Amino acid sequence: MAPGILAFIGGGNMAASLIGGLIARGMPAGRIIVADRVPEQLQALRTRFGIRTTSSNPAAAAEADTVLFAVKPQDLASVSAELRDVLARRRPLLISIAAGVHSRDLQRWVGGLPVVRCMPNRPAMQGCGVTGMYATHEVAATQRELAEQVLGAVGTVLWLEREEDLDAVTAISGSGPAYFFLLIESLQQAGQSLGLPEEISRKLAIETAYGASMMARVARESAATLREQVTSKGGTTEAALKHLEASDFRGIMATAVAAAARRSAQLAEELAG
Ligand SMILES: NC(=O)C1=CN([C@@H]2O[C@H](COP(=O)(O)OP(=O)(O)OC[C@H]3O[C@@H](n4cnc5c(N)ncnc54)[C@H](OP(=O)(O)O)[C@@H]3O)[C@@H](O)[C@H]2O)C=CC1
Ligand SMILES: O=C(O)[C@@H]1CCC=N1
Repeated sequence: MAPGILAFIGGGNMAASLIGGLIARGMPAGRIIVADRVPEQLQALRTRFGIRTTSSNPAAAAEADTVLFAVKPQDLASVSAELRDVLARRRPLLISIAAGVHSRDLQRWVGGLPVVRCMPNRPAMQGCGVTGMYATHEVAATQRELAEQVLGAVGTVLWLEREEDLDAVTAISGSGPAYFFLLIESLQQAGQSLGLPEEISRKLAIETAYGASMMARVARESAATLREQVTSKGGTTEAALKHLEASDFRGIMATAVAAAARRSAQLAEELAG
């Protein structure tokens, strides 16, 4: 992989997931530098990954070939303003993972540099993330490749033609791990309510989620067919699915995902400034 020096601005949850995935896949720790305003956060990253850290955003950007913005959407404008001069001199590739910040706003804040806006997700930590990516017109082919190398090292990369599709990507796969975690939590609790010991119920829920996901990933059949194959006529699965359908499980999911997509679009409006 050849992204040169990769600087993370913001060293929180998502930065840690990407760094963990990159290092596990062979990126030398010495090529990663993280800037964050929380000293304990930096200490934890140093201890965990052996990477370099700094409390100065400009110092990290000054030596970077690729700068990856991993602060909260609400912090991106001020961080960009702080880095504007150093970025103008250094002209690195900029990658933003901030939900709901439009590339045209980020470009305005940083002074028109090429930006790849993307939406990864936390399973990047295990190398099985998925990232929707959008490149602004100014991004050169070599820079697209560079961005793809960084995010591709931690999972599947899907390029989007239309930036507005990132709202839906955020709602499906950016936030998506949380939906699955809720399902795992709910299954575990249901098992405990039926009298299973906590640890047994937890393992059953997790391994079932893992197995189902693995199957869906490799099977030729659709998820609907796989579901039908588990559902014996007059059997136990049918009894459960009847309840889920009667409670409009699909409608609930559609409404929830639409709310996330709406929030992504709303953030862009709020932060356009
Ligand atoms: N979490 C997820 O699953 C995903 C998150 N994202 C996106 O990734 C970005 C980061 O999210 P996440 O990792 O969850 O957030 P976190 O709050 O965990 O991490 C952000 C870090 O940046 C620090 N920070 C804030 N302002 C500055 C600053 N001016 N200079 C240096 N560091 C600063 C924060 O410090 P402090 O705590 O003091 O604010 C915090 O340590 C967001 O934009 C989010 O939309 C995208 C995909 C998935
Ligand atoms: O909840 C959020 O806003 C971020 C973006 C996707 C996942 N976490």
